[in-house]
Amino acid sequence: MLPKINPLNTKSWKNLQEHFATNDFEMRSLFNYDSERFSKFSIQHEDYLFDFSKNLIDKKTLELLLNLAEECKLEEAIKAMFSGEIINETEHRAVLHTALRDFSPEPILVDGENIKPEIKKVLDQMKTFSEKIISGDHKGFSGKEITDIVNIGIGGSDLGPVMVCSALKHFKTRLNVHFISNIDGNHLVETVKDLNPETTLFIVASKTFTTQETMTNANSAKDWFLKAGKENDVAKHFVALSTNIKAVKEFGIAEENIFQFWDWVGGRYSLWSAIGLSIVLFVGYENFEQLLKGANETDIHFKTTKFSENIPVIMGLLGIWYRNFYDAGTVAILPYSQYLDRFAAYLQQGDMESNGKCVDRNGDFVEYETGPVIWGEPGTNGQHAFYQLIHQGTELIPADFIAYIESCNNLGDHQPKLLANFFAQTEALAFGKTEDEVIEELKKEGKTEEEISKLSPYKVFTGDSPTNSLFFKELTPFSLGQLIALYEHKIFVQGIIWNIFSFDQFGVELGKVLAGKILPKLLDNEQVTSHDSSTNALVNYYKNNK
Ligand SMILES: O=P(O)(O)OC[C@H]1O[C@](O)(CO)[C@@H](O)[C@@H]1O
Repeated sequence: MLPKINPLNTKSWKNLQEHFATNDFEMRSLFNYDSERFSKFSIQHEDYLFDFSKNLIDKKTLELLLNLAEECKLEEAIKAMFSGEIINETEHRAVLHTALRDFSPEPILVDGENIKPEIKKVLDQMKTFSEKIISGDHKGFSGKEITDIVNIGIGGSDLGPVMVCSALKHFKTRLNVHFISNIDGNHLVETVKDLNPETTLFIVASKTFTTQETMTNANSAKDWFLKAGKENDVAKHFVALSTNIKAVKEFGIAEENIFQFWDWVGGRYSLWSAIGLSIVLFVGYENFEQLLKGANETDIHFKTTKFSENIPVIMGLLGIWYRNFYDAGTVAILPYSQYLDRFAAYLQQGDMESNGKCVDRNGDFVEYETGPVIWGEPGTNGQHAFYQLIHQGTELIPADFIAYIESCNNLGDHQPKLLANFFAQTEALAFGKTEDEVIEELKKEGKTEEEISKLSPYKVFTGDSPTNSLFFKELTPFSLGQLIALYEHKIFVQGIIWNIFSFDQFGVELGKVLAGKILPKLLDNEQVTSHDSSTNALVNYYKNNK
């Protein structure tokens, strides 16, 4: 059982409110006041640096936030998660994605059974299968080697593999990987357009094996395949990843082609499970194991390090500071690596499906803000799109910057130029440009007094936009595993403090149910009158004009 503490009733929350009301933090004065600020507010861990000095906090803020974590019994909650307690109470499940990457001999029990042997069995199955496909030993129905993998899944059965495969392109095997998620038929058509059914392997990835998008796409992919192959060739070209073995068999996929996982793996935390099969095929089993080991390194850090030096704990607490005291509604994720082009999209599900909740663990409506909107794009593209608003808009937008010292590809001076932008942006966001500096600059440009007074207000940057920097040595499967797990645990920390259940997702159900009710009405010629006037009109507009 998780603690059920309303954070508003803690002493630390009240202290933080008072601390917020009596301090007006400015980045310039924080840094001027303390020349040691960087060393006090940064952590060098393993091969990476976490710099959180460019935040609107002082020593006292951190102390109060750490007290809040203690008062909300974060330590007990971490223990409960790692030990397999039923912390997903609304679905009555343990939360053990961390067990999938734990290679230690210690048993982990669910309902009194050690789950480690089962995990190992599926990993071995993934290894053997991927080796057969990559080596070309496994042949398609016409005797040709498989060249292309198509993962059919959505949400957690898509976003994690998509993000990791994009991030680890540099480590690619000879296989190409594609993803179909959207029920919009254009996604499937455009994906299979240039593929050959003789050399294509489909992975149907669905925890429940009932998701409308995935089932529809899987059936259409099978139809596409059957234009070339026969029903008994399907076994060579379709495999499934699921917890619902019965439904997979009913779909027509043979038992030996099923890669199992378990209901203690949440969809958005499932890339470490059989859902990672497309990753294994794309980068090879050894690299997948490195990804798991990197995540496990973060797990050990998270569960054994005191909170004042614990990176995901500090990331989570800083998020609370901005969300609940500065009222910041969004968080930008800004990776300075093109390989992380899908990282923000992946975290949108990870964070927003986990912490987008308004009822607390006691069943009461929360009286404080919970999960923020997560968004972002890789730098430097974002700089030429939306950074204007972060620099000079009216919202405070905390941002995480992620970068790598080494590039996977040494191309001229691209990497120093990329990193110069990474350094410059956090500096500009923090310290801005004062009116005096602007006037000085305009004088140097030879502007008249009149021009200066007209222009200067527009050229001032207030600064004081908070950022974290995560600076890794290089992008490898191991460091990517470390990074993803940092965010998973940050999300966990925030869910505990907000006293919400982070591992269910009832909010996505209503739309699904209503779509199920509307669908049959789209297939006849009757005018629809049973909904509200807007929905009736939209449906009828479609029916009258199709
Ligand atoms: O893997 P499944 O069962 O097809 O579900 C896909 C996704 O749908 C959701 O249940 C809701 O969108 C996600 O949590 C999940 O990742």
